[in-house]
Amino acid sequence: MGSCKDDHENQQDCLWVNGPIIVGAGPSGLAVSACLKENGVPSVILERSDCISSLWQQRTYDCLKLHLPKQFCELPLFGFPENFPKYPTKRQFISYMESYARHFSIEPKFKKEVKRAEFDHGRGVWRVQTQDFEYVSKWLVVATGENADPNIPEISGIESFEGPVVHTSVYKSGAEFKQQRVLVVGCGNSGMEVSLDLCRYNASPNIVVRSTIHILPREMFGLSTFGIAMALLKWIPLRLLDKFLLLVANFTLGNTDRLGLWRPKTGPIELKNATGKTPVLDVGVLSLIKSGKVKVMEGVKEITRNGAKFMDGQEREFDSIILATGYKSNVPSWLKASDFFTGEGMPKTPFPNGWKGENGLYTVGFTRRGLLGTASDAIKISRDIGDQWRTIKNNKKICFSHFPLNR
Ligand SMILES: Cc1cc2nc3c(=O)[nH]c(=O)nc-3n(C[C@H](O)[C@H](O)[C@H](O)COP(=O)(O)OP(=O)(O)OC[C@H]3O[C@@H](n4cnc5c(N)ncnc54)[C@H](O)[C@@H]3O)c2cc1C
Ligand SMILES: NC(=O)C1=CN([C@@H]2O[C@H](COP(=O)(O)OP(=O)(O)OC[C@H]3O[C@@H](n4cnc5c(N)ncnc54)[C@H](OP(=O)(O)O)[C@@H]3O)[C@@H](O)[C@H]2O)C=CC1
Ligand SMILES: O=C(O)C(=O)Cc1c[nH]c2ccccc12
Repeated sequence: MGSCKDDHENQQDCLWVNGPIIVGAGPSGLAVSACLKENGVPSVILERSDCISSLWQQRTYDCLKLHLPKQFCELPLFGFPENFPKYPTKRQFISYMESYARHFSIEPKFKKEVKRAEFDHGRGVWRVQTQDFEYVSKWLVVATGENADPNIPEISGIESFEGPVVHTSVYKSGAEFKQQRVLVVGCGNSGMEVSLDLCRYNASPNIVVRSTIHILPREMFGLSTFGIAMALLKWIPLRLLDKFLLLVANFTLGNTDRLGLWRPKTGPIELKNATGKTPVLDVGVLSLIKSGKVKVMEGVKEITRNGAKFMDGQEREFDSIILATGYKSNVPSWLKASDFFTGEGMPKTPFPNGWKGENGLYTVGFTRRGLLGTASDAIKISRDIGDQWRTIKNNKKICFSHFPLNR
């Protein structure tokens, strides 16, 4: 990394990066960095937190396990240890990420939050600003994730609630909610798994299900539902696959409509592909819903001082509220003057072409296809940049250590 400081006073220190700047040291940032290295391309990762894989280390609950089998959650070039179980725990996944970074000698720059990034058309470079430096490179890889920030919806009256209100990104375990009456808002995988965890601590969760939801068993016939879906998709059309999955789900789980969990009209995998909405993969909550230990409530109308009023007219008291309302991308807050992303911070170009923008802009981990999507993006990006890197090196057009950058 060379310095490109000029002689203007009061200007942020500016560093020329040899290779791409990667924003985010989660699985996506690490995977791109590793694949680039394999292609002979160095890179710099800027990470806002103080560790790799901060979502997993700092913003997930203790009982979390991968809900897809490990072979679908591996990053390129370096797999899980063989002794890991089929569904690794959060601790195991983190230790895998740490080994991955060690294996490829990846050393992100921690506590570097990217506040702004913009393409400088005049010089043909990306200018990327953190709190203390400006980093400059020909390439910018966005790896800040689909889950960068919690989604905190406005719910009428919530400010008047006197008990704790926490998002699932700060929920660690039901131990903090023993014996409590808890309102869980949101019924994705987080809301369902947190409700299950709360029951382990004799808490009484009420889960708010405001719209439709697909629940599938995590496994069918002893094989992972996801694995079966991936295999069958090679042979049968998507809609037929969904019909099959729903047939088996109805047979093994029963009719979930009767529990207040209404299924969408569109099938689970078609819906996932079209909108990114992940089906809930049941790891035990459904039997607690059936037994009444977890209560399903229609949408919340209003939160009160000590509870909630629901759309169906019921009113209940609660000790705590957990917002399992999902996450959002933060790209629009820092990536400027680029029309590659939607207002929600997702690439406008649909899968499988959303990994590459213009002027050396790349995105990894924004396909709504979990870690499998990350792995495929990382390979494509590293090949693409690797080709450019070799051409530049061969032509020796740029002297990397003395790039003039006066503003
Ligand atoms: C509870 C939970 C469970 C999941 N389980 C699975 C699963 O089993 N299988 C699966 O395939 N997927 C799963 N996912 C999806 C998840 O998105 C991926 O597992 C994975 O974490 C995505 O990696 P990523 O690197 O793209 O994003 P992240 O892991 O979110 O990493 C992004 C990194 O960017 C950093 N960052 C953000 N903004 C900035 C900024 N402005 N400047 C600098 N750094 C920044 C963040 O601090 C973070 O470290 C799960 C998600 C959640 C929330
Ligand atoms: N074991 C694992 O591997 C796990 C994986 N994950 C993954 O992490 C990602 C994030 O999951 P998750 O955190 O569950 O987020 P999701 O986005 O999947 O779910 C958010 C939920 O909150 C609901 N919601 C949002 N706003 C409101 C509101 N104002 N009032 C009521 N409900 C609301 C949504 O309802 P609606 O659908 O109507 O918008 C939805 O049910 C997913 O990809 C998921 O698969 C999560 C947990 C565990
Ligand atoms: O865990 C997630 O959020 C994922 O995105 C993994 C995933 C990708 N495709 C799916 C289809 C069904 C269930 C989970 C996934």
